[in-house]
Amino acid sequence: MSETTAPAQADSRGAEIELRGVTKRYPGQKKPAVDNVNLTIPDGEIVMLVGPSGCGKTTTMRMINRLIEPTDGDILIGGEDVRKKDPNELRRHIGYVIQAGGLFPHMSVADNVALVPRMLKWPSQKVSDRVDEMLSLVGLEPSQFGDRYPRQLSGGQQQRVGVARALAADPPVLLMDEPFGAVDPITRTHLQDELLALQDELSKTIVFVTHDFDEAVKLGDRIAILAQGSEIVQYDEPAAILASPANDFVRGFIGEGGAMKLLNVTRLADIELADVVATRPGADAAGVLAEVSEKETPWAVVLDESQRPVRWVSRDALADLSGDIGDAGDPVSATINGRSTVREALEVLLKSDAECVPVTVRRKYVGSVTLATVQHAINQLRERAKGGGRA
Ligand SMILES: Nc1ncnc2c1ncn2[C@@H]1O[C@H](COP(=O)(O)OP(=O)(O)OP(=O)(O)O)[C@@H](O)[C@H]1O
Repeated sequence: MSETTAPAQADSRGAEIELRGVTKRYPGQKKPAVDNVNLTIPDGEIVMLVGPSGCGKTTTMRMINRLIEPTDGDILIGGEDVRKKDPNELRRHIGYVIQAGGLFPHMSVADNVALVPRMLKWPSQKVSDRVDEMLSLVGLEPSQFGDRYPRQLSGGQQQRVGVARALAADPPVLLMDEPFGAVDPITRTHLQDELLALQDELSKTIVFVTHDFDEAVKLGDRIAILAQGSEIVQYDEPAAILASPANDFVRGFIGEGGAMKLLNVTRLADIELADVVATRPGADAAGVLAEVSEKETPWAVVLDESQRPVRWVSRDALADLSGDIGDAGDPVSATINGRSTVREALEVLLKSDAECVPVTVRRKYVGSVTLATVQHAINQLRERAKGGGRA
């Protein structure tokens, strides 16, 4: 079942969640399902819990909203001990989304979304405005979908309603237990993109359980890789885990293609770009040739007066010139934005058969990327991760 819960005041952002020595022993079980877990989930971040079946992910998550009571340890949300709160009241402040949305089948879509605001006794106009707002937020036209029943929706639509319901009372914390596990891969990708877009706006603290490491890499600000008993084998940013897996267990989760996945989560703005001479049409060719000779690449990039890259001029072309560069050289055929990932840059390099692609931020040149830049970036990310820094 999916349930939503509401915060004390409207428009809340996130809240830090802290698990201290949290243990859960189920009656009749020899080993604890969750054994002495210590984990801090920073305010406003998405933390992914990944681990094999039965390792205790769901139990860990459900102790946060007290659907399961811990045997031992403390759980704090925004510094407050969850056990000091009435469980129903607590759950109104914590959105909860499960696989397939967990909607109430006998209630319309609008009534499902309105559930917690009504429990909180919001005035009816405010409730109906909020329902419309939430449905629109998750891409469902309220007039078209509000009166339908869950069985009249596709799996992806039901999942969207589940998210709308969880967010309706604006809780600072959202718990998501394999929410996108039951939809096809294309819908899943859409839902993931929507969640990221929503999170850009809302900055909730989100705990998200998944079996899928690629989903964890895509969505997570951090990933906790769990073994039996919810033992935290590694807890770090996706790039750091990809660059430097703690052990073979983590390597097993990453699976094939770790280096490509690393390129997927690393932005050009975060790596060292190639040291290419940048110049202007009015520059003296002999002077630029001298500079180019000292650098690692045999060209200069020519920028216009707005700092946009317009042409490449090679060392050989420079050697043939006297006076200004003028309009010598070849036009820049492709540029790439600094927000793009290194993987996207690699695609551009391979597709455009350019040896070097200028990188721009707000259309201004900031550096260039070559195959050597990509290789160097991977090495650096690995070194940084091994050194304990953030990759
Ligand atoms: N109510 C219960 N009574 C006894 N044992 C339980 C109960 N619920 C869960 N367990 C056991 O606790 C362990 C952790 O279960 P949990 O559902 O938290 O794992 P999980 O990592 O979420 O698994 P999955 O990925 O398969 O959903 C498992 O061994 C499970 O069998």
